[in-house]
Amino acid sequence: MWIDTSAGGGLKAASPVPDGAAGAGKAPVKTPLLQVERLGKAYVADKPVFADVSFMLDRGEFVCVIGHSGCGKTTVLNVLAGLDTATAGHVFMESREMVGPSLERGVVFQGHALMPWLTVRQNIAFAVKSRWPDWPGARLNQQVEKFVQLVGLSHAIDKKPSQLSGGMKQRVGIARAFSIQPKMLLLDEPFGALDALTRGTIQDELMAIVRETQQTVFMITHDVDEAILLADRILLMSNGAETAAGYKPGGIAEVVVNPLPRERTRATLHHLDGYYELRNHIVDFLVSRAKAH
Ligand SMILES: Nc1ncnc2c1ncn2[C@@H]1O[C@H](COP(=O)(O)OP(=O)(O)OP(=O)(O)O)[C@@H](O)[C@H]1O
Repeated sequence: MWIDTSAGGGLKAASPVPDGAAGAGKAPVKTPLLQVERLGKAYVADKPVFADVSFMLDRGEFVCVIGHSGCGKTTVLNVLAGLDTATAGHVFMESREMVGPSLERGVVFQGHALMPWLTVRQNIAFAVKSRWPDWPGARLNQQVEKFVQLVGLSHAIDKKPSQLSGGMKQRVGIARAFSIQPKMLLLDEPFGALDALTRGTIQDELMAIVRETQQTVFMITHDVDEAILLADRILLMSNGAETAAGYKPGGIAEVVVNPLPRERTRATLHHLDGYYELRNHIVDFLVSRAKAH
C-alpha cells in the first residue's frame, strides 16, 4: 500500500540527467536534489555493512531512516555529509558528484557540538560568517536573530551553552544548521538525548520551520512516531546477516510513503485514518524483517 516503487523511491535509481539535457522540443527533466546510487560500505572485506543503497531526495522533501543499531544509518548520513567515504557507489547533488563536506549541507548531531566559550549569538554568527564572509555586521546579526527567534530562544541569545538546558542547546544546534540555509539538512537522531516532553515540543518546532523554509531534510531516528510525524517518506534499513546462502549485507529493504495529510500534528496524529496501519507496518518490519534474511 505505501511502498514506493517509483524511480524517486530509488531502489534502482537511474543515472543522473543534467538539467536541460532533455533535448529540444521535450519537456525539461526535473532532477532530484540528491541522488544516491548503489552505495556500499565495508570495514571488513567481503562483508559490507550495507550494499546497493540507492534513493533520491526531492527539494523540500523530509526523509527519515529507521533501522536497528549497526545497520549503517550514521555511515550513510556521514557519507552524505562528506565526513566519510563509501567503498562503493556515488552521491550526486544537483547532478554533480559530491566530494567532501560543504556548507550546502548542514548537519545536526545528537550532541549539539556548540562552542562552550561562545554565546548562542556568537555560536550561530560563527557559522553564518563562514557561509557569507563578506556580510556586514548588521546583516549577519539579522540572520542570527531571525533563526534564534525561530527556535524560540531570543531571551537566551546572549547566554553561553553552560547556562542552557539540553533542549535549549539542541535548539541552538538546529538554529545554527538552518541559519546557513543549506540545500540539505542532515540530522542524526537530534532529539535522542531529550526527555519526551521537550522532544515533542522541538519536533513540532522543527516541523514548523521545515514547512516555512521548504528545507530538504534527511534524518535518522529510532522513534517510529517521530518518523510518521515528520517524514514524507521513510527508508527502512535492514542489517547485514549470515544466512544459509552466505553473508548478506544490509541495505534499504523498503521505502514507505507516508499517506497521512502533511498538515498533521503530534496531538492529532493518532486520530488520523491510516496511522495505526502505518505504525504497525513499520513496527512489524523492525520486529520481524529488519534482521531476517
Ligand atoms: N570506523 C569503523 N571501523 C569499523 N567498523 C565500524 C566503524 N564505524 C562503524 N563501524 C561499524 O559499521 C556498522 C554501522 O555503523 P553505524 O554507526 O553506521 O550504524 P547505525 O545504524 O547508525 O547504528 P546506531 O543506530 O547504533 O547509531 C556497525 O556495525 C559499526 O560497528
